[in-house]
Amino acid sequence: MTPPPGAVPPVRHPEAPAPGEPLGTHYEHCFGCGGAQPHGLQLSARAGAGVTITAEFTVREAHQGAPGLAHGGVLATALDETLGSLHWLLRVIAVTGRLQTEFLRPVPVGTLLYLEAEVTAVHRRKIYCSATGRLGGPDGPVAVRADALFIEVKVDHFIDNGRPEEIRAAMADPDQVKRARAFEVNP
Ligand SMILES: CCCCCCCC/C=C\CCCCCCCC(=O)SCCNC(=O)CCNC(=O)[C@H](O)C(C)(C)COP(=O)(O)OP(=O)(O)OC[C@H]1O[C@@H](n2cnc3c(N)ncnc32)[C@H](O)[C@@H]1OP(=O)(O)O
Repeated sequence: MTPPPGAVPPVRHPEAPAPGEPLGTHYEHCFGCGGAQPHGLQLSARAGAGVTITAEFTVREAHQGAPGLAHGGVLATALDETLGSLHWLLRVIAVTGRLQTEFLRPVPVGTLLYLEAEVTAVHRRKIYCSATGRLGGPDGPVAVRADALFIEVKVDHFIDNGRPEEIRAAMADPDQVKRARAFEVNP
């Protein structure tokens, strides 16, 4: 998880969403951020300054592991999704290669988890980043944190590997195609 020698600081893309701007979903059926997943996290992220993101996710009953507490895997999903959203600011498509999580405090159902993430370094296709999740809001105690390594991919990664039904549907949706291709035609 430590960037190798030769890693460079991340560069915010000139056409990245402005600080404070909501990012919207990258795919309606995404378990992390999609609106079409009733039990999904429906996490909403906003661009921050530099190559940073903030996001919010409210823990619901469907997200329990122990009675009244969020499942650790769901919290890891919230961290993964927030870290994944950072790539809007670099305007590259990237997938998680490694995700190292720390669970510092239990997170009760009903909690708003306030997440912050930043890209720390880039080395060729490797993007190093970290995130924290706080209870209740930006001043709350840190409950979860993660360090991650994302790997840049082209849109063909999804076309070649996704189940054909969903890929066909995504390719038939002009908004989805626009969202995906924008990353490649405006490097
Ligand atoms: C029109 C159609 C519609 C499409 C619409 C799509 C829109 C989508 C938009 C946005 C989507 C974002 C979704 C976010 C969701 C949240 C994030 C997730 O949960 S993502 C899911 C979980 N992750 C995976 O499923 C990855 C599975 N793994 C792989 O597919 C491969 O292993 C992959 C692509 C990660 C790497 O494979 P290689 O063959 O391309 O590349 P190699 O050559 O192996 O690696 C490149 C460099 O990275 C290092 N590397 C790769 N994997 C590593 C790892 N796990 N740990 C450490 N280093 C790793 C290698 O050592 C190499 O480094 P050196 O350049 O030589 O220094």
